[in-house]
Amino acid sequence: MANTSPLLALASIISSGARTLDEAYTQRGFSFPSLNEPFQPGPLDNDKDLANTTRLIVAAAHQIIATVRLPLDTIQDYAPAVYISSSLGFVDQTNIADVLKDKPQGVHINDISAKVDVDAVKIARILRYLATRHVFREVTPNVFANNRVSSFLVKARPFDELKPGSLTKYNGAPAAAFVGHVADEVFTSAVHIPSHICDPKGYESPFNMAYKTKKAVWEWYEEPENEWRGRRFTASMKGAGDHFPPSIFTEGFDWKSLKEGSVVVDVGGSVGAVALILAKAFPHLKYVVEDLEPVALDAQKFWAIQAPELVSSGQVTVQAQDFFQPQVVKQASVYFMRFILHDWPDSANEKILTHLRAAAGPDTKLVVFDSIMPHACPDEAGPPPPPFPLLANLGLPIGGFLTMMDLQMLTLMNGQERTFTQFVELGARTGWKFEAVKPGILPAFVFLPA
Ligand SMILES: C[S@@+](CC[C@H](N)C(=O)[O-])C[C@H]1O[C@@H](n2cnc3c(N)ncnc32)[C@H](O)[C@@H]1O
Repeated sequence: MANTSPLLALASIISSGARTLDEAYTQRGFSFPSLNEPFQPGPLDNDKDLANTTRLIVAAAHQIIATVRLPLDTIQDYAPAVYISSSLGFVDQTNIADVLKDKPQGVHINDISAKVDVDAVKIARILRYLATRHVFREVTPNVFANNRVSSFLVKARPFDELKPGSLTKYNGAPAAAFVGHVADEVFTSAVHIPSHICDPKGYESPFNMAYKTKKAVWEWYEEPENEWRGRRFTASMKGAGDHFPPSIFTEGFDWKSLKEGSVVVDVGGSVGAVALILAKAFPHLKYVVEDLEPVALDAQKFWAIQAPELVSSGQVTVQAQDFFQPQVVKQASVYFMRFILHDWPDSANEKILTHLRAAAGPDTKLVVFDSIMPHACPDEAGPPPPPFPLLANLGLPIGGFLTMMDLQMLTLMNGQERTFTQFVELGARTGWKFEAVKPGILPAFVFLPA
């Protein structure tokens, strides 16, 4: 391999991967989906092997651009990436993807302007910036349509209900909710990352610095004027959850081994999306979904729609519980958490885990679903190396996502994605002994009382 040209090796990953995708679709009698058409669910969307091929192509394509392009051009592309967030934020705020919904022939900027009440020429400039980056399509001059990517910005509510500050605007539209969240409070806060690291001036996170508040982002969401942002965050978390196959949760721990009626607590569970998966797969267990009070109210509504029978039968309970206070459900069989520890710095996690440890019985297990941060270089403890010359963390599709999440955690809460060793050490400091980890796209750590 050492004698192979990295450029040719990258080109080969892309061309052989593209052939694999094309053949797989052709064999099924389909064409590979067009970027120009709005997204439609396809028969191979969830094919694991093809997902792996896609990741390799994306990693190689990103690396080949950095390899062949003049370095100055790469820097000049990256530094103004802020315009991606701000353009997406504008589109989200004005609901332009919703205006373009079901209009494959496209809509002229004057007609978009009449509908969303902002300057037509500025709409064109933003949409052209995005269309040049494959979000939206400029069909004819100044006429824009949704494409495969911008379809994900379309919300689920009728256009007339998408008013600013609406509490339901993002219901059922997790990708739009994520865009709105990132382009708003995350974007405003991320500007302060350098100051936070170099001179935090007593603020806990870039978010605290940006909004000049000592409140955690969750408490800030509880303020009446931010309630809609809190709802938006909850909608985006629901999407983050849907992204993962249920087997991660059903197979991450041996739930079948628990006795009939054993209590499983979803700590900081938001609406309880993971508990719902488990409750359907393991009806012999009882579930408690816990979160802060306003979120617990949302969770009650979620269960009333999704599975009212599980609540009325007592199999599922939804309750308010602050995880920085003593845990009210004592000696549960399992306390589990998804995407909680990465939200917080070590000092806060030590408090959360210590409260759970105090509530635990001798046979209680702690199950933590959280990502493991891989290094960008080869690492003996890491996963098997990808094909030469890809980065050990696979660059954009895996390392790119995890490092983005890491900075997202830093920005909002001074949280962090952790390495395997950091998880084990965190457990050890709070009375939890590491037992096992099930690797995968979202690893499951199992701990026992030490
Ligand atoms: C990143 S979300 C994860 C939600 C859920 N576990 C999931 O994976 O869908 C973090 C959750 O922690 C909750 N949270 C934040 N502070 C909390 C606290 N002090 N006590 C309980 N829950 C809290 C938030 O309301 C939010 O629902």
